[in-house]
Amino acid sequence: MFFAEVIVRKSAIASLVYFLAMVLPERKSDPPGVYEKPFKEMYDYIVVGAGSAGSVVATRLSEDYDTSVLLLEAGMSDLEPDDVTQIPSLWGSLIGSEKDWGYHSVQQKYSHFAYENERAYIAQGKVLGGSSSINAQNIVRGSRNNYDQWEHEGAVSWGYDDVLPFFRKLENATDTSYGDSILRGLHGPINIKETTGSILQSFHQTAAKEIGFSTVDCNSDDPIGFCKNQMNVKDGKRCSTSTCYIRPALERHNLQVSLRSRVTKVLIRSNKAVGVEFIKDGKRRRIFAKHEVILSAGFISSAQILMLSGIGPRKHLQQMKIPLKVDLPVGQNLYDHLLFAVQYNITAPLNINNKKASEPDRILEYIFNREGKNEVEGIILQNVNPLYTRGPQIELQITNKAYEEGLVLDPYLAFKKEIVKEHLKRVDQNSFIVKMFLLQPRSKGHLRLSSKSPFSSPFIDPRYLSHPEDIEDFVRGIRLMRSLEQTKAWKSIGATLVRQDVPGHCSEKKFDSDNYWRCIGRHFLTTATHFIGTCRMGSVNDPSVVVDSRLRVIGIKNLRVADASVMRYIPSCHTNAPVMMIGEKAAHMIRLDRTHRYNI
Ligand SMILES: Cc1cc2nc3c(=O)[nH]c(=O)nc-3n(C[C@H](O)[C@H](O)[C@H](O)COP(=O)(O)OP(=O)(O)OC[C@H]3O[C@@H](n4cnc5c(N)ncnc54)[C@H](O)[C@@H]3O)c2cc1C
Repeated sequence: MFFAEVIVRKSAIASLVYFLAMVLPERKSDPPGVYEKPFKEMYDYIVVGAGSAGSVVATRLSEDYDTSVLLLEAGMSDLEPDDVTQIPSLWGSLIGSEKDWGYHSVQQKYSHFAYENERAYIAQGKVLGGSSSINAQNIVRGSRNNYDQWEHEGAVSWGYDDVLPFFRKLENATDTSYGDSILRGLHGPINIKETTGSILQSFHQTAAKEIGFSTVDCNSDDPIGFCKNQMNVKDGKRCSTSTCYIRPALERHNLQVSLRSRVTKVLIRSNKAVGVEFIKDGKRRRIFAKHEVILSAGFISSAQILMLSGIGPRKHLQQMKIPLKVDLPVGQNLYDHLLFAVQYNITAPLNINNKKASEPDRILEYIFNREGKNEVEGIILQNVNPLYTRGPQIELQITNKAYEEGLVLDPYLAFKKEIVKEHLKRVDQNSFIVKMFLLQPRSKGHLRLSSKSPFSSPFIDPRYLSHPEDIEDFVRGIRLMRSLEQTKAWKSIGATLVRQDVPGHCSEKKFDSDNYWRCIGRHFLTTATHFIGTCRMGSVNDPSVVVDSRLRVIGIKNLRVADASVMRYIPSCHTNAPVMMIGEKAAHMIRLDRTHRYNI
């Protein structure tokens, strides 16, 4: 992206911060040629996709100096042609950029009525670090029950006590108030920073206390309560799996990272994975794996690559005229969190908006101290529905930022144009966004190939709100959020909900009735881009499963999947930390299996 384009795409603040960041001497770039080493014919391991999980797997496997690892990534470096990925608050400007695959769901039947073409925009990182290089950097692990449920249903050794050591291994939580907790890690590559806290944030905290919530560590095993946002940020910059795992390992002689290398299928002989086929610089290549191929291409591509390789539902592959190798339910069990973003106007000028953030002292504060408004502040408040105890059910992320044109949520929240126009009229300069996440959706979707070509986007159908209980969760979430309006803290700043209904979109309903909110939910809820489940793990006797508990594809030797797609259910949290945990645990299992300490 060239500078002029950046100016057009981003808000005034973003452009200014970008410009100043670019002229600072400490700007990082990769050593020339580091991604262009000549290929060998064979490596011990080939990892497909350098995202949240794949970068972790490749980094850990290459810690064994006698093990050769090839990491193939379809996207570019996160530092090229600019390093906007490094500035935490500019994540929104990466959505829709060349570092985003930019998928869409199919038209939704039960939701998205306020969105263009009634479909969800699905951002996914196409860059070193994958979605960890473009995401919003919130770090939340989920609760004990989330993982205990995986184990209870047959995912052996994925209970909370089994996954905890890997959560601890990946993080360094010294920049938080919880460094002395036995649940937290202090020596891992991912630096976790607790946001510093603004005056507005302190009003949110007081309001949360008034409605009966206590401060907790949102990354503990029982995270009901509220906390300051924790983010994967180091020295004011994004700490992705690219910057904090792969880049420090790039000089290893036994690790080769190849960018712009798009894997099209796994090479399988006699039901054994022997290598991969991929396209780089317009040339089709084949490279072989002595031990294993590990697919970490994310919930869309890992499923797509498996199906293109003949591993998938029999009927679907027959329709696609792809010769079947193993009949497995690839692409099923797709789950995602739903997100509702709403605005509160306030009477006091306590929030950040574009104008305030453009003030020179604030920009210099970030440039020189790597602190301040360029980290996303806010608190996270998590609640549970007592009827349903898989884990926290509602998350309110209460920020200090106003929704304005050019702010982070476009095109993520691609409402129909007339709706955006109307909403912008209602929003004051002094305002803040609340994001509500529905953390335990029951609606289940699926993903299917649209053609035999590896370059065609699959059909992605999350079937949002197809389960009737999900919309009731939303109404419960609204009641929780609106109870904050009754607190002294929010009253003292005049927090007033900005209504979203417009003619044709719920304005005919009686305001604040349950039916009004059900309507608003079906029109305005959208993806939180926390997709999981298309290559589900579990017991080999479970017909919904694609990989076993050691992440091995059932019926094919030497092939594993390690990324968001293997999760059984979606945990009650943002998914980046759980995916990195999966990367850590996968690498651990692969290394152990190789030394035959397990009976496999
Ligand atoms: C916009 C956005 C905001 C988010 N915000 C947060 C947040 O604040 N906190 C949080 O916890 N989670 C967040 N998430 C979710 C989280 O980032 C993801 O769940 C997680 O990164 C998924 O990891 P993964 O390894 O499964 O896939 P990815 O990280 O997406 O990695 C897949 C990699 O494979 C590559 N690839 C794909 N196909 C091929 C191919 N054919 N050949 C070679 N390479 C290929 C991709 O380019 C990519 O680099 C967000 C996600 C998005 C998109």
